[in-house]
Amino acid sequence: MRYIVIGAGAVGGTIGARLFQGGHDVLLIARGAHYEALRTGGLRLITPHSTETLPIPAADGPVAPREDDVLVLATKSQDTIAALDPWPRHLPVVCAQNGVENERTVLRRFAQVYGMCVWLPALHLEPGTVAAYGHPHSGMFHLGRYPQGVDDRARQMTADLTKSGLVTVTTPDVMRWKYGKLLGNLGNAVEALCERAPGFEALHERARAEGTAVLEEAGILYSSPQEEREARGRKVDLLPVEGLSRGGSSWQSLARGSGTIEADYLNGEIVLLGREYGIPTPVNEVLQQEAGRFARERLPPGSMPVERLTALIDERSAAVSR
Ligand SMILES: NC(=O)C1=CN([C@@H]2O[C@H](COP(=O)(O)OP(=O)(O)OC[C@H]3O[C@@H](n4cnc5c(N)ncnc54)[C@H](OP(=O)(O)O)[C@@H]3O)[C@@H](O)[C@H]2O)C=CC1
Ligand SMILES: CC(C)(CO)C(=O)C(=O)O
Repeated sequence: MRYIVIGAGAVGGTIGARLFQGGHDVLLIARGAHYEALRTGGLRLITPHSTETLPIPAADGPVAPREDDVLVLATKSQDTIAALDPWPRHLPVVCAQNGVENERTVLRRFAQVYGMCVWLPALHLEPGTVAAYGHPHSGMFHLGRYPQGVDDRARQMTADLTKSGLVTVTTPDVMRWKYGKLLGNLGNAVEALCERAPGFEALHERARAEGTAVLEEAGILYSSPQEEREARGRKVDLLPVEGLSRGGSSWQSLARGSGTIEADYLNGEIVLLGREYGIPTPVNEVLQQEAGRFARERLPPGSMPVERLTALIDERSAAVSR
């Protein structure tokens, strides 16, 4: 199998690097300064144990397809359609992204779609470099066919990833894992806005409780935090890398001044479902709105006092209950 990783940032870069180190054919798709850095100097992968520069082939757009190609999509959710648009539609696509909307969006265009629930703490702040903080393995994945099931290709990818140091489990209900992870990722916006200041956990809990109520009302199955922790076990602990700052994927979007953020697909998913099922979602509405504003105005991550965010959420919640 040749793995074509579209969006070779924190997650895509780490997956591509690990598969390449595991002896697999990999092609990284990137753009701008990151592509130039990959083309001229290879990908620098920093882990708690080593820093290596890997000569992984890179391109800035579609290449002649091979029969054994698989597209691994690792862009943020808001970039899914544009990133896949130029690729031949007979190729299988694996969505290695947070959120629950990508698989459905891709299935509209590509017939063979796989979901991958990605637990992989990684960082991409400068062109040509990614850092992965997982220890002893970089990441833990659940992988299955979308909307459900398992097939030979899923089993083959699971074996390739696992042998490459990314512990992967094949699952017939991948979306259940992705909905469970979504509840965890409702804290991404809080972290992006306030960093992990005291008060972070309380706001994350409020966003999660609201998300849980919405999923329950919608009758959507989700994995529990305990299940997620047990699946991960001691396979992926977090080890800081000296000299590197650390923040989740949404924090990094603000740190890089990308101008967009994934909150519309994380907190926004709960808001959307809340509207569909008649459940108020003031906490996630404010998080979606403020994270979007920070991205558009290119404000630095962590620059909103947690008290200010809490006050905005309290005001919106009070207005809803009046
Ligand atoms: N970072 C993390 O620790 C984790 C992230 N995730 C999830 O994984 C997914 C990817 O996140 P992450 O790796 O952090 O994101 P990154 O922003 O680090 O990487 C995404 C990359 O995709 C590139 N890209 C976007 N559109 C295109 C395009 N049309 N063609 C080529 N390249 C493109 C971006 O380029 P550019 O910079 O120019 O926009 C960027 O380099 C998200 O869904 C995220 O929520 C899941 C677990 C952990
Ligand atoms: C919490 C984490 C790092 C887990 O993979 C993540 O999903 C993110 O940064 O978006």
